[in-house]
Amino acid sequence: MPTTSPIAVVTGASSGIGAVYADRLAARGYDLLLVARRIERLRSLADTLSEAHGIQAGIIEADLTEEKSLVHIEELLGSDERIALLVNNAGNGKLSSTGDMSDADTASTIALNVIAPTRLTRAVLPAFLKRDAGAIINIASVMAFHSLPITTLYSATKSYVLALSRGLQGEVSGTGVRVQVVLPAGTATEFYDHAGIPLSAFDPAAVMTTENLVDAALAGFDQGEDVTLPSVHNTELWADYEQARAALFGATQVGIPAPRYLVNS
Ligand SMILES: NC(=O)C1=CN([C@@H]2O[C@H](COP(=O)(O)OP(=O)(O)OC[C@H]3O[C@@H](n4cnc5c(N)ncnc54)[C@H](OP(=O)(O)O)[C@@H]3O)[C@@H](O)[C@H]2O)C=CC1
Ligand SMILES: CC(=O)[C@H](N)C(=O)O
Repeated sequence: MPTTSPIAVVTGASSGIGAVYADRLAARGYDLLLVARRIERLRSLADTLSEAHGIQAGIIEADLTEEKSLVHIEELLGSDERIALLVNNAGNGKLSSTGDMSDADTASTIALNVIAPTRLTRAVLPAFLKRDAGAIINIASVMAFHSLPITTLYSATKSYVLALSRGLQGEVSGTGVRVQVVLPAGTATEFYDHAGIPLSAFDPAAVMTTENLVDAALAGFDQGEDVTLPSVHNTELWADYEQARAALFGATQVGIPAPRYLVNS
């Protein structure tokens, strides 16, 4: 039976963080559009959530690194007026140096972590702005502000997601549209099955459950946060970081080289 409930589109809903977002959003009364490649997993989740929460859940089999899939979802995002929330969650990352990473993995990580959320955001944003309502949740990572020799490319893609989100927050300021960026630290998901380093290699004390991660991220969303760091207890750390970043940027706006670089004058 057709409903008038708002729809949440969740990419990467077939496992991990995306699957828990799907569950929590269904519990909040959203109908769902679940996107990923593993269609059987999506079907099973959609059936479970429809039954448990009395919502409607559609599934889209899509490889978000492929043009055809992106175009299909872009068309939906731009045309279905019930779509009220986009969760750009699908992402991957091989943990290895850039030199050791294959060309295929390099291209896939950039396509999935950078191109896909950009394209889907650009597809949905005009409709949200027109309606003066809607929200985008972008799943970045704490690696957005930390690069290790084995996370170079992954960190670069997540820095992009953070910068994209921060810029978008400025663009939608004063409208009814929201953009939240979530920066998880290590979370117990299948991410590590594909990353080349197993989850068991990490300190269990530093790894969050997927449920805790998503519940905290949604609590941050409910509190109106633009940037949510679920594992950071001391909120002053982010405030200090932002203050230092803004001060550094301000200090660049002087138009003359710093004295230490005036070596020949
Ligand atoms: N786990 C962690 O420690 C952290 C994770 N994150 C981020 O969280 C997000 C979710 O990852 P997480 O839940 O941990 O990992 P999972 O591997 O459990 O989930 C990744 C999801 O992305 C989907 N996906 C992967 N490749 C594609 C593709 N080409 N096209 C469409 N969908 C795809 C997968 O579905 P399918 O294979 O069926 O296509 C799956 O649903 C990612 O952006 C990740 O970078 C951030 C910080 C920490
Ligand atoms: C690469 C990692 O360490 C992890 N997935 C994260 O994003 O923090």
